Amino acid sequence: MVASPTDCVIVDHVAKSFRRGSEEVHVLDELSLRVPEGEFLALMGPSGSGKTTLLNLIAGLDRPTSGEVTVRGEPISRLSEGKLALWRTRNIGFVFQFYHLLPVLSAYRNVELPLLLLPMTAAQRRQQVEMALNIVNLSDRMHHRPGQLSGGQQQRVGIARALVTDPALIVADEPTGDLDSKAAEEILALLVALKSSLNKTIVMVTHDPKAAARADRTLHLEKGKLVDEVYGAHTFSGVH
Ligand SMILES: Nc1ncnc2c1ncn2[C@@H]1O[C@H](COP(=O)(O)OP(=O)(O)OP(=O)(O)O)[C@@H](O)[C@H]1O
Repeated sequence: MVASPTDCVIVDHVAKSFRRGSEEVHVLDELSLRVPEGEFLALMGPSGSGKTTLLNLIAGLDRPTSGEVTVRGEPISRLSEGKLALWRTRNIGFVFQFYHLLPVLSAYRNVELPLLLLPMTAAQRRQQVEMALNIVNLSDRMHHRPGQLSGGQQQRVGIARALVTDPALIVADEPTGDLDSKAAEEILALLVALKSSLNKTIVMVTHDPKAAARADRTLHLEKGKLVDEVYGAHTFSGVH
């Protein structure tokens, strides 16, 4: 696949299988897609179709069995474990369904965590954390612990933590899956704002068609393959 300067992510003929006992489970099958810089992409599909597996490959949490994942020009599948871990910290923001916040730490300390892996002074960290909490509109709750916050607020802390290293790419696995519809709508509006105002590229796995409708584009996975994609009311086949 020929890279374009506007591609943030290129997934090129990626296959992924897992060994389960003596059985080989083929989860992704020769899958290719591109995500341009600044796109908000939704991935949908039935349970077990391979959405989280694909997201993990794009985020460098796992490696393909064959094929290549390139993010902002870096083919990540060949990086050593140590280099890949540092690459993830600098380049990817992670948002999870159940927030994954540490309950004993304040919102401020939770957001600061990814920065502790980078060579930064305390003053630089403070500036970044305050900026991220400001973006998600939680500056007034920075000293609260997760248990003192609503689900929607906890997810906003999760998004601040994803933003704090200023990554180009944010991956979100069911970010609204644990929220009521009002809180979900606020989180989706925030993701749209990150894309529009900060030009973040976002790849979001979701089961919720309302959440997918807020993305620029939705791709559907079935049994490890992409099927027709939907742009608004129009459906196109074959081009991902
Ligand atoms: N580490 C692993 N070892 C073995 N099998 C795995 C592993 N990770 C995923 N799988 C299998 O790969 C398939 C796809 O899983 P994946 O989590 O990507 O699906 P999904 O589309 O995200 O599903 P859901 O919507 O239920 O979260 C499943 O059959 C799962 O059991």
